[in-house]
Amino acid sequence: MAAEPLAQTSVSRPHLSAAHNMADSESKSETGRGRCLVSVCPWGSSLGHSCAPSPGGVSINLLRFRKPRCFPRRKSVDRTQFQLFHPSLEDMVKSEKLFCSSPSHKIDYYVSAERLDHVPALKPPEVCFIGRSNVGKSSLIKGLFSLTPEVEVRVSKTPGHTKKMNFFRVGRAFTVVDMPGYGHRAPKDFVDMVEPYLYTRKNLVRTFLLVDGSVGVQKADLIALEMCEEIRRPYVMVVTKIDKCGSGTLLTNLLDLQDVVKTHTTSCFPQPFLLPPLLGDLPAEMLHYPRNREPQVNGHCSQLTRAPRTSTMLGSHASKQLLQRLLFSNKT
Ligand SMILES: Nc1nc2c(ncn2[C@@H]2O[C@H](COP(=O)(O)OP(=O)(O)OP(=O)(O)O)[C@@H](O)[C@H]2O)c(=O)[nH]1
Ligand SMILES: [Mg+2]
Repeated sequence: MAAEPLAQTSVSRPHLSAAHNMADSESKSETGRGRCLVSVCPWGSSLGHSCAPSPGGVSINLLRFRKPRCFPRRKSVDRTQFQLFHPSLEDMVKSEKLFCSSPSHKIDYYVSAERLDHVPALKPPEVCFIGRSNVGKSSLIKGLFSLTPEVEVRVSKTPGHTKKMNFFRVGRAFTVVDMPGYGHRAPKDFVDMVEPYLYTRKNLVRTFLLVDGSVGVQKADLIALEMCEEIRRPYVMVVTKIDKCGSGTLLTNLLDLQDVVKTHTTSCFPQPFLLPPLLGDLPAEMLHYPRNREPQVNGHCSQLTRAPRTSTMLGSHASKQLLQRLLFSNKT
């Protein structure tokens, strides 16, 4: 699927019609499902959508989010409470322990569901991962569960691989939900599956919205972002595949993203998270931690002390510094 960089932070009709062309033939054939661009536009003015019917009102998976009228509105998120996320090594080791399975803290795959009413109510808080198909949602979750390889999370280079909402229990601490992607080869019932979950799931405490850093924020991402705003629960942007492009492209895409977050969001955590992480994001003590003093998690060496794979990801030191400044600019 061709990727189009975000030229402006606002979405105008030409953008939407360009996005229209990005849909694959499979999704274009689903005109009968009736969720067209027109039904997307009315639920957001904050991104400057100019609402007009698309030619022919063709329904496409890419833009098949719509405003559910019956879902309750929530209060805006108070972002003054948000602080820069810069955990200490101790905090990270503590959180890593959460992802180590033990008899008293079982991590397992729980259930897959095509509809919300197929999902039993679960008490623990839930976090879910949404984003375009192939952006890396399942890979991120697989990474989270890397200390419990018995928990199978399926990843594929073919877009549209995850077809259902997959629930993974992390003891009684929380539940992780891997969502199908929107856009290219999204499942037919994506809207009926994902939207009711996002709007009505009571114990959903955080949504992670993944964006492909090598292509930047796409129209479909803006629509998803606008939906997150509409839902008014805290959400976090995660930028994936930053290893797939040059530092110049990455900087441009991150600046665009930063701009969108600053100017068009009220519920989004101001700091985007990069994947794979940059060397510069890691605290110095992690990089020079003496091998014989590696923190132990259930008797194993902590992953946190392994040499970062991405040390040369951004060619020059200057780019790294610029990125750091850019990402932490909300500090000053
Ligand atoms: N280079 C690179 N590849 C990645 C990264 N994250 C994921 N991938 C690859 O991207 C492809 C898609 O990953 P998935 O995790 O299956 O993507 P998804 O978002 O779950 O996709 P759907 O289930 O189709 O919605 C796989 O081939 C991954 O190996 C990344 O950060 N960098
Ligand atoms: Mg997936």
